[in-house]
Amino acid sequence: MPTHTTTTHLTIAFIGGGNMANALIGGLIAQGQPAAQIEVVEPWDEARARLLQSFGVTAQAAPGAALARADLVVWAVKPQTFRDAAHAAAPHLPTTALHLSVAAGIPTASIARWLGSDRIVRAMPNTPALVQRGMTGLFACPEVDSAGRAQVEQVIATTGQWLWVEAEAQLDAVTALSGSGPAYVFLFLEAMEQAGIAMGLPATQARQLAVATFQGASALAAQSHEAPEVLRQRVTSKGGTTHAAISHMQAQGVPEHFIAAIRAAEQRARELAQEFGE
Ligand SMILES: NC(=O)C1=CN([C@@H]2O[C@H](COP(=O)(O)OP(=O)(O)OC[C@H]3O[C@@H](n4cnc5c(N)ncnc54)[C@H](OP(=O)(O)O)[C@@H]3O)[C@@H](O)[C@H]2O)C=CC1
Ligand SMILES: O=C(O)[C@@H]1CCC=N1
Repeated sequence: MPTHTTTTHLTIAFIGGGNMANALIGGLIAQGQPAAQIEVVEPWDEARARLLQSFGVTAQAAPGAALARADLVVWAVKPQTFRDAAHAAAPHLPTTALHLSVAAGIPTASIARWLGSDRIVRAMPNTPALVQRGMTGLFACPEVDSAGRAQVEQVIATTGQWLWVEAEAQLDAVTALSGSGPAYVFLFLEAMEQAGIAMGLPATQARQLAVATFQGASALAAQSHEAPEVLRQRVTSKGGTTHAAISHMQAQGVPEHFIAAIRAAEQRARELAQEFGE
């Protein structure tokens, strides 16, 4: 899968100019998308100021006539505010626009009902998109043709890798694995740093050791043909230090708890659909 490509400068409207919109806009600008061909609706003054300062993008506080030229509309609002945002923006959007939602949980059926359009792709990106190392899961409604999929890929490619899932329900699994996943990694990094400090290392060294270990192990797993289980066994010398740590984790049920935690995220994605998809 390629990790970047050349954009053909669609006019892209973002509804919501928060964290995820900033990650996508940053990637687009870095790949040559003109700021003048990005429209943003963002009610929060400070967020609009950040977009102008970071990317030279002038955002509007409310939907208006500028949205009429959008080829692609990226929905980057919270699931809780999606329906209200859709009702406010829909009258200003061209009926021909392709819609790309990054909202967790909210199904295409709800979005289609709110917008009166079936040309919808759902994406579940993650925050490493900010450094062009993102991972995104994509699902397209049957009404989206190959040209529409290619337009979405042009945008998502500016943030890193992507894959398409066959069934919309699988996006909840993507959300739980890679959408929320960076937070799991950061939690592990926090714990490793704390352990390093407790064992007498300076905080900066503890963090460097932890972050470099995640980077190196991830790179090894990405390049290796072996399963993570085999790579783990190669680190685990008989009667050695790794065995002591892994045995402790297994005795405490860490793998089972970790899997249960990810399933809780998947369940929350389903709940978001029920709570905010009506
Ligand atoms: N953060 C992440 O790691 C990921 C997030 N997502 C999804 O991305 C979406 C956005 O998340 P995130 O960027 O973190 O959230 P943010 O809160 O950072 O951004 C959402 C922005 O939308 C603004 N907003 C609220 N109402 C409207 C409206 N009616 N019209 C336009 N803008 C509005 C909010 O303003 P205000 O604060 O004033 O309400 C806020 O600035 C969510 O649906 C989330 O599920 C997906 C993958 C990863
Ligand atoms: O926590 C959330 O709901 C969003 C979706 C995935 C990452 N952040």
